[in-house]
Amino acid sequence: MSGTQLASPMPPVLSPAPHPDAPPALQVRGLDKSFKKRQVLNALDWSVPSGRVVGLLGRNGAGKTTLLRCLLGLSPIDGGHIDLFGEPMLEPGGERMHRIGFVPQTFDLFPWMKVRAYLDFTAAFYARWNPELVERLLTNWELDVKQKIGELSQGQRQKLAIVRAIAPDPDLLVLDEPVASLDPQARRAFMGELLALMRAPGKTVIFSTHITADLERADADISLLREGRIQFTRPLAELRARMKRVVLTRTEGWTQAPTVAGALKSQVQGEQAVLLVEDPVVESLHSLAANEHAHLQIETPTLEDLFVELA
Ligand SMILES: Nc1ncnc2c1ncn2[C@@H]1O[C@H](COP(=O)(O)OP(=O)(O)OP(=O)(O)O)[C@@H](O)[C@H]1O
Repeated sequence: MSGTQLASPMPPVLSPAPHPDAPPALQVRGLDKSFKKRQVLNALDWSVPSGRVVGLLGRNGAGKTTLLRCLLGLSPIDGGHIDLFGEPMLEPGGERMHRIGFVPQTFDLFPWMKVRAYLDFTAAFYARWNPELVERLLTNWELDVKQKIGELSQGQRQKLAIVRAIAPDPDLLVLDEPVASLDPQARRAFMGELLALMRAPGKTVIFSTHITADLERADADISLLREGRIQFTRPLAELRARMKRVVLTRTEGWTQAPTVAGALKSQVQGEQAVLLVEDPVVESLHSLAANEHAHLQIETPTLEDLFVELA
């Protein structure tokens, strides 16, 4: 593990401030969801203010896809309340769904259709549709409109799914692992473009991922899904500023990690006690190190390190 921060490959774009009276884009209270006896979401609460970009982070199987599908009415819920734009989400369809774009994890619909025909067909269902944007993205992302969807690679399909989701100019864009099939270079260019498009007043983006570099690029708020609940939602910069990795090293080693205020996790690795500490009090750590005859290092963990520790 390294204490160096990952350099941000592109300058973060600041979110425009939401209108003070705007309801949250999403408000979830007490959401329960089980598959047979397996409870995936457990009294989950989550609020996403309008105008934010939020990365939903969680391990494989944590329930990210399930949560996103429940939010959009694509999977029935067992209990709880979901409000979208300040009104209850009851079922998919209707006026409000015109304001929501969704990019599923896999896109395998209409394999026989050509890209152009598919987009024309889809446009007919929407009140708003931005043909100039569609043309620009098709060119930039090198999608051949004459190709059949079934003949596209996974990455190309994902791009098409995103074009289709953004073209109606949605106020809320929900993406389930949007760039999982793209190579790192394409991911970087793509996230930059996507976020530039959606960084507009009142536009909200929620995307699930376990690729932490994508969250760094997006300078997103991070929501961590674990044990069926959203454990926290915090701006990435705040997480970075507050969470420190504290390493205490001494030759005789440790039987157990010392007690440190704000420690969220601790472990002993040979001569080292390694702790993840929220808002560490630096003077107290120096005193502790002196008393224990230990060498003290305080590091800023990378987001990936944080994810490994917390998720
Ligand atoms: N249709 C289903 N029937 C039964 N179990 C399901 C179904 N869909 C999901 N699950 C279970 O719910 C849990 C959460 O799955 P989900 O796909 O939501 O996780 P995830 O966080 O999106 O995972 P990943 O990062 O691997 O995509 C898993 O244990 C999965 O097996």
